[in-house]
Order: sequence, then C-alpha cells, then structure tokens
Amino acid sequence: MSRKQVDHDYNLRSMSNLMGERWKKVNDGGERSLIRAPSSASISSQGASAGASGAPAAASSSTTTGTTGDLERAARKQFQQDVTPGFVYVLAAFSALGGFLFGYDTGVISGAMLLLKKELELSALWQEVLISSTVAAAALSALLGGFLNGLFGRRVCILLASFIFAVGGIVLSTAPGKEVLLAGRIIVGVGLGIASMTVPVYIAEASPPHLRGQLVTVNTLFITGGQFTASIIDGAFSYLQRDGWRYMLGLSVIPAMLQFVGFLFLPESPRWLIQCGLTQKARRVLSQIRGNQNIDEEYDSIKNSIEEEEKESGGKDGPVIWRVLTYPPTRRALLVGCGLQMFQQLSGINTVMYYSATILQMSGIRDDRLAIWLAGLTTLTNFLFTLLGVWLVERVGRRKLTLGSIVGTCLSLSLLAVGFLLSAQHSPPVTFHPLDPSMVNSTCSKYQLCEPCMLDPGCGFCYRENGSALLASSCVAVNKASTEQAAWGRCSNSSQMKDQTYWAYNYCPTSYSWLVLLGLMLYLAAFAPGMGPMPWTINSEIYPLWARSTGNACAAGVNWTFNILVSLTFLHLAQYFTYYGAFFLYSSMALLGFFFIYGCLPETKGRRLEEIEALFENQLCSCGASDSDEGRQVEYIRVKGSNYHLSDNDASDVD
Ligand SMILES: O[C@H]1[C@H](O)[C@@H](O)[C@H](O)[C@@H](O)[C@H]1O
Repeated sequence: MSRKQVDHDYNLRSMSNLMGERWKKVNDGGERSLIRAPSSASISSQGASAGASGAPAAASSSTTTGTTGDLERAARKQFQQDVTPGFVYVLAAFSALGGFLFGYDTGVISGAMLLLKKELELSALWQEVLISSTVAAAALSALLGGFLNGLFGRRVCILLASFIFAVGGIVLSTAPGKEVLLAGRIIVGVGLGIASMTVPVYIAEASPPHLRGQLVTVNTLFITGGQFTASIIDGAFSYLQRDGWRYMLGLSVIPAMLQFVGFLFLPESPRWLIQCGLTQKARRVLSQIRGNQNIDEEYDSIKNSIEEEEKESGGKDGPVIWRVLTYPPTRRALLVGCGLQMFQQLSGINTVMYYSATILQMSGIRDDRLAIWLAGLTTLTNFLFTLLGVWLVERVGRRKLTLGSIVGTCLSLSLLAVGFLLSAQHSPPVTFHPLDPSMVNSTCSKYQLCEPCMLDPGCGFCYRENGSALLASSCVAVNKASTEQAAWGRCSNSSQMKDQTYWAYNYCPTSYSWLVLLGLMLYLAAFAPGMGPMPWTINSEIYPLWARSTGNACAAGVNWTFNILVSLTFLHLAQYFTYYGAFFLYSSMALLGFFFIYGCLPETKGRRLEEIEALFENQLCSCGASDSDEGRQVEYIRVKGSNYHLSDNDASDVD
C-alpha cells in the first residue's frame, strides 16, 4: 500500500481513545490510525507519492498539539513497555556473546604477547604477524560471512562462528610453537569476521523498532566488555611467566561454548525465514519472540515489504553485490555504511587503545605491571561510555549521537596532539654519550634530543632522575629480544637499574603528560557512546532484507581492513610525522568524518526496518538540510480490532 493511499485511509479520531477508549475504525473500516503528521521534509523524503497525500495528514497534525502529544507519547511508551517480552533480551544477550569474543580476542593478545615473545623468542616480525593475522582473516571472512548469511541464515552463521571461536581457543592454548599459534590466530579471525557481521543483523531483525537501536548497541557494549575482561585477564596472568599466555588465549573457549549451546535453542531470524519462504516457521518464531502476542499484522507487513522490495530492486538477476551497486537506494546505503565504518577506524580508536599503556608510562607510571593494570582503566572507560551510548541511542537518535561523538572525538584528538606537541617541544636533551662497545647501532648515539631518539624504533632513552631534574641522559640501542631494556650499559639489566635510573622506550619523560592523559580520557568519553557502536548499529538497519547480509559484510570488511591499516601504519606514521603529526592526522580524519555524517546520515530511530530504505531514495548527502525536521517524523499507532495495543511495528501502515 502506498503512503498516498494510507494517508487517505487513516485519520486521527480522538486522543482520548488512546488513553483508554477504543479507536474507531475509519473510512473503509480499516483498523489503523495515523497520529502525528509528517513534516514537509519527511513527506518529501518518502518520495513523490507522499507529497500529494500531505493534506489529510496535515489536518490531523493540527489537532495533535501540546498535552495531547504528551499523552500520546506516554501512552506509546506504556504500551511499548507492556509489549516487550523478556525473550528478546535473552536472544540479544546470547547473540552479543559474539561481540564479547570479538573484544576479548582482539584485546587479549597484547598482554599475551608480552609473555609469548619471551617464551617463544619471537622476533618483531613474528609478533606483528601474530597480531595482525587475526584482523586480516576477519576482514576476509566478514565478506564470506555475507554469502553464508544469505545461504544458511543468521542462526547457522552464529553457531558456526562460536564453533570456530572454540576451536581457535583450543588450538591457541595448546599450541606447541609459533606456527600452530599462527594457525590458531587465523582460525579465531575467521570466527571474528563472521560474528562481527552476523550478530548485529540478527539482533536488529529480531528486535521491535523501539528497542532495536539499544539492543544492537548492546553488542558493541559486549565488544568493549570483552576488551575490558581481556585486560583484567592479561593483568592477572602476567604473573604466571610460564604458560600464562595459554590461559589468556584459551579462556575464550568458555563464552564460545556458552554461545554455541545457547544458539542450539534460539530461533532463526523470522525475516530471513520469510525471505526463504518458510512462512509457517517464521510465524511460530515471531510469535515466540513477541511473547505470543498477535503477530498477524507484523507478519503480513514484513512479508509484503519483502515482496515489494524484491520487485523494487528491479527483479534483476546477478550477484547480490551487483544488484546492491546498481540500485540507487542500496548503493547510497552501502556508501553511508562503509563510510561510517571507515571513519570509525580512521579516528584511531585502536591506536589509542594500543598506545594507552605508553601514554600512562609517559605520565610517570614506570612500573610495567602497574601500567598493564592501569591500561585496564582505558578499556573500562571505553566500556562505561559505551553503556552511555546504549542509554542515549533511543533517546537522542543515531544521527545526533554520532555527530556529537565525532565532534568530541575530533577535539580530543587535537588535545592529544597538542599534548604530544608540547612534550616534543620540551623534549629533554641527551647529555651523556657513552661509547657503544659493540657499535651495533651507532645511529642512536647521534641524537641530541629524546624525541628523535624515541621515534627511532632501534633506540631508547636511558636517564637518571633526581627530583624533577634529568641527569646523565643517553640514547642507546634497544635490546632486540626485549624492548624493556637497552642492549648494553646502565639500562641493559632491569634488576640492576639502581639510583633512580630509568629506561624509556617509545616515549620521553615529560611534564605535559597530564595533557595527554586528559586527551586520552576525553577521547574515550567522546568516542565510545557514538562512533564506537553507531557504525555497527546503523549498518544493521539501513539495508533492505535482500541486501542486508551483503551490505553488512562489506561494511564489516571495511572496518577490519581500516583497523589493520591504521594499527600497522601507526609506528611508521609516528616515525615520519612524529606522534603529534599522527594524532593531528587522525583528528583531521574525524573532521572529514563529521562532514560526511552531517551530510549523508539520515535518522533511522523508531522506523521499521522495511521503511528505512525510503530514506535513501533521495540523492546522497542531502540529510543535513532536513536536520530541523528530524524530531517530526511520522509515527503511527495501529489499532487491531478490540486489541488496541500499540504495535511494536507501528510504521507498517506505510507499506
Ligand atoms: O566498535 C568497536 C569498538 O569501539 C572497539 O572498542 C574497537 O576496538 C573496535 O575496532 C570497534 O569496531
């Protein structure tokens, strides 16, 4: 049914009905009523047909004022709370274990590596390969996940991912050598890629619209929760010098098994079932997820939309990706989805997380173990502020949350950069030039300041501290086996470093560390509620069903690809442009991201999944213009015979 017809068919009768009396049937005896009229912008955003139908809607708008609006909102909220059965929360929690494993497996490796490199005598290259192989495998398998999702459904893919995670965990914890470790890391990466693109889609498809944003964002909360848990486990097992890494890497088997067992009992996405023609099963599942409410209308509307979607996509043949790219609304959605994921990573989140221990060391925490524990503070902050995002997403909407977050991210990155700049400008001089006995790395002795010395990966800064004064500071070669000490001289044996003698690798002692620390905390507070979760949440909702797996697969692939790109280039970037240069670069990326989001990201809050495609019917990047109309989108209440519960799929009228 087109919007034009709908607007003629439905009319607002009386607000008092909403609060207790029954809605009367309108015109054709239809069961639905339109409340709250569309703004001109939202009408036009729904396509030309909507324009002609604005009149009756506008009439009803004029009746919806002041207190009636409040009553309506209160009633809607009440109904929505009444109709949200607990099962959907269980379903979201078990799915989000995939997010937990994502966070745990990507986070735990940094602590494990500290032990691994000693025990297995890993070269720098092997360390890098072990870390990045997982992310590279995830990038590829996310793309494969799109294909598997369409073919076997969401549930099978989540089962497969948790099985792969469990196998990967077992391989890693029992690995006899680095080659098997590498195999284990690749296996885990394959699981990560599939889970990262499937879980948000599954949750979005099972959730009612008023909770969808919140529940999908819970998945990112679990990601950051996994990263936090990983840092605690890293801290705890760092005391176990022998085999500690086996526990760190192996513990992921527990949540993986839990998810696997849980998903043996959880249902397939009803939307995918309908798409596959398994209609009876879809009905059963929908009714189970909705707590046995009457699901006829929701079922019908999903089914109709799917049929319409298929028709509108041109009924074209060929691979889905081709159809996505040649059909303008999905092509635009894909650009927005991939752009968001790209800017999330270009804002440097993983560099900041990875670099947090060093930042803490700069601020004077020299004890390694304490630095590891305090790095846990970074992951905790990330987690807590993601929680804020879960709370905000349905209150302020995706668009405002993402925009606010990227502005804060951009500013705090600039603050971080200024902190590094001031540290560099006040870099302590090298005052002592001992003769390198082995002449292994003579370049180190050429540096006159700490800054260039620490930017050279082959050198470190050895100094003595007396109060706030630095004495006898020298630049010496780093021990290739462990960056925790120098290759020779005073700083070559940590247990013998007496008289307030310290070894600084990768950082310089500075009195501006507080600024860097402040920048770090502000960065996490700004990034975590919006830029962290929103790219995943928004991607799970912006594609029509036929394009959803493919769209999410591409966007997840982009996320992993930029993740690896940013983390692998950071040290080189710092070497050539210095730390402040690198952070200014991330900050400019965030600024670009702001313009992109401002211009191109429409608000999807409260809309039914099948309705969102219409938001991409207009030319891309014309969203900024409709900002002022955001709060005035169309909202519907469906009244079913004697059952006048607000439907959780209340926008189905527009189909
Ligand atoms: O959304 C997540 C989250 O923000 C994580 O903290 C980050 O490590 C991931 O790369 C990102 O995709």
